[in-house]
Amino acid sequence: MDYTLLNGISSPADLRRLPRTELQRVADELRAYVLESVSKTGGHLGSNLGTVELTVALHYVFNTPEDRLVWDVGHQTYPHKVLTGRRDRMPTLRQIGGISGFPRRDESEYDTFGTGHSSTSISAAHGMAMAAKLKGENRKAVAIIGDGSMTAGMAFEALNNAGVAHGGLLGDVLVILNDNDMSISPPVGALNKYLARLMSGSFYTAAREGAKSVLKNTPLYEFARKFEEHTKGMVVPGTIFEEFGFNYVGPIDGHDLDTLVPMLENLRDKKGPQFLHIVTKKGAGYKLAEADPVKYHAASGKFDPAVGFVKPATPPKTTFTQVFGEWLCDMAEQDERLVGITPAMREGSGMVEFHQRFPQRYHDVGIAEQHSVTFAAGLACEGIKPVVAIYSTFLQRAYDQMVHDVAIQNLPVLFALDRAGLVGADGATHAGNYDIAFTRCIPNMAVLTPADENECRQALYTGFMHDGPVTVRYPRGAGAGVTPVKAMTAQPWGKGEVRRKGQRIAILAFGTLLYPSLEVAERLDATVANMRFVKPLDADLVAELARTHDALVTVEDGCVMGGAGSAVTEALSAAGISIPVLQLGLPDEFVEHGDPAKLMSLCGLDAAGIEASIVKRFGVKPSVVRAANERG
Ligand SMILES: Cc1ncc(C[n+]2csc(CCOP(=O)(O)OP(=O)(O)O)c2C)c(N)n1
Ligand SMILES: CC(=O)[C@@H](O)[C@H](O)COP(=O)(O)O
Ligand SMILES: [Mg+2]
Repeated sequence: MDYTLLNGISSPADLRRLPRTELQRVADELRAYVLESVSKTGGHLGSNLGTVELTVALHYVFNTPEDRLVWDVGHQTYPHKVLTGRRDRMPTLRQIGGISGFPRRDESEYDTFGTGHSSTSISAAHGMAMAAKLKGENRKAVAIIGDGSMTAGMAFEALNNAGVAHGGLLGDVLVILNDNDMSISPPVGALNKYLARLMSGSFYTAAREGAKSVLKNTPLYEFARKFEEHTKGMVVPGTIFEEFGFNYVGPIDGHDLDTLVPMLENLRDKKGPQFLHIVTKKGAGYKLAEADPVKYHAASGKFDPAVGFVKPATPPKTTFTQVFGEWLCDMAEQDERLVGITPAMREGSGMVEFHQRFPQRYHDVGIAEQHSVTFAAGLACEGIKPVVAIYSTFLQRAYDQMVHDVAIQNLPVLFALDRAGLVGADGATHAGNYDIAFTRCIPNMAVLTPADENECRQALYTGFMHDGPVTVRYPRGAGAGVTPVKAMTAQPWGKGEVRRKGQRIAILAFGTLLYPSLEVAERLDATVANMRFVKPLDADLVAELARTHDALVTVEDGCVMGGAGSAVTEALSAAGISIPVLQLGLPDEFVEHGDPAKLMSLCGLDAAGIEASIVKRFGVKPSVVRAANERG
């Protein structure tokens, strides 16, 4: 493909200089470019291909960046990045030092709001629209949100707020619902059914009074006018979005620029809250992605567009996610009270098989993390044993529910926390750095940090058997490669184990960093404990290691502040023990996107980094440790 038109576009102003008749060619080139680019870097695919025409139309019609575009989740912003001067940086996408896979305010003035987590766009755009009113500025704020992201309570909280005037001020916010009838998995829930009903009665809605002025000059207008003549006297019901105070228009074809552009032009000139419902196809223009949007949601690496995603020649190592998925099925077979819950992450959380085998005990609740936790609490009240499979980063959404609905009532809910620690290419928005810190301070909550695949299986079992709330955290990808033992055995509650006996320095490892710690210990002749539990912490083991060593080193793949190392220093302080402690973990800064192993190395959390930190703090030779101790 030659990119004749694209080559001439280094900003939306260049796009706006083109005649409207050229826009389809721009869209075709852009789609081809995005596919080519993602095939070389990996990254989100289906959503980007599906929003090409929308992106072209938005930048063509609106005066960006003066008018604000807020992209929900932001996984569909590659076409936007290309049109806003970042085409030359697309080969660096999601790599260290490269551009992000999501919008970033520090990356471009066209990225008006940073995203990554879903369902924030309407709130943010409403804030921007209200700010424009308060500052007397005449500009539009546009939220572009998918049908999956629309399922979150937060999106409805925003509609509820944006649809009415505040002190006489009503923001000029346009919400564009990009309905491709897909989340990452097939969509779920009543809203999806409602949108499907709107679709089936699409011309019916288009004929509505409120929509007519917006449709003027569009091909739909004449149709709507005629339709109305035929339906005179009929009571036309409003959409739910109109009940929220929005002027609803749609559904229209989101790939048809001849409809999209005049529609947006009309909406641009209208005051107050507007709602445009467009229909698109996830993966549009790339047959393989259209046929299997779940698979083509994202590419994990390079691929040949002519062939599509292929299985690697050598089977990849078993991931923690797979270990969880297998455990869940095994446990469900043993205990019919088990119910598995996911907030819209069936594939990512390893629950496809569980869904197939136990459909009545599988709940995809949509992108609704808060609800997922309180729903689990309700189930637990009735003697069901819920397992909430959730990414560490997305659990942040449901903190109050963990505290108020689960922990205060001491309900037996098992949280299977995937993507704990750094996740790599998705970067800071998706990193699971904080869960140890924010879960361990909740009374009644137990926090388990398995070190490898087998430990993960046994920890999940241990947590499931416990009569109270438990989190079991494990990282993205594979671990040390320890094949899980099929038999499930409860781990001694709140107990760690010494894995290597050495001298002077004791490394207390939490989670998968046990393995690099063991490597380091060989070189420094240190003791290594696999702590297993952050809470209840094995305070006896901590005291014993402090008594028999000159210094302690804590190692974890979570943030140092408030993390497992802090739990150790609190235990030492409570016992009145004074000993030098080096706390290693993730720094007090957001770690950006990139190769996860390289990022861990940059954070000093690979074997070389752990060793270097110990040597730096306590001296090269173990004997120097005592001197450091004496110095305090
Ligand atoms: C709070 C939150 N939960 C879960 C996710 C993971 N996630 C990313 S995209 C996505 C599906 C979004 O569906 P939709 O908004 O319809 O966009 P589409 O992928 O169809 O383009 C999900 C569940 C997320 N980013 N944020
Ligand atoms: C955009 C988003 O939130 C998801 O698509 C996320 O990128 C999935 O991450 P995993 O690849 O770790 O499942
Ligand atoms: Mg969707």
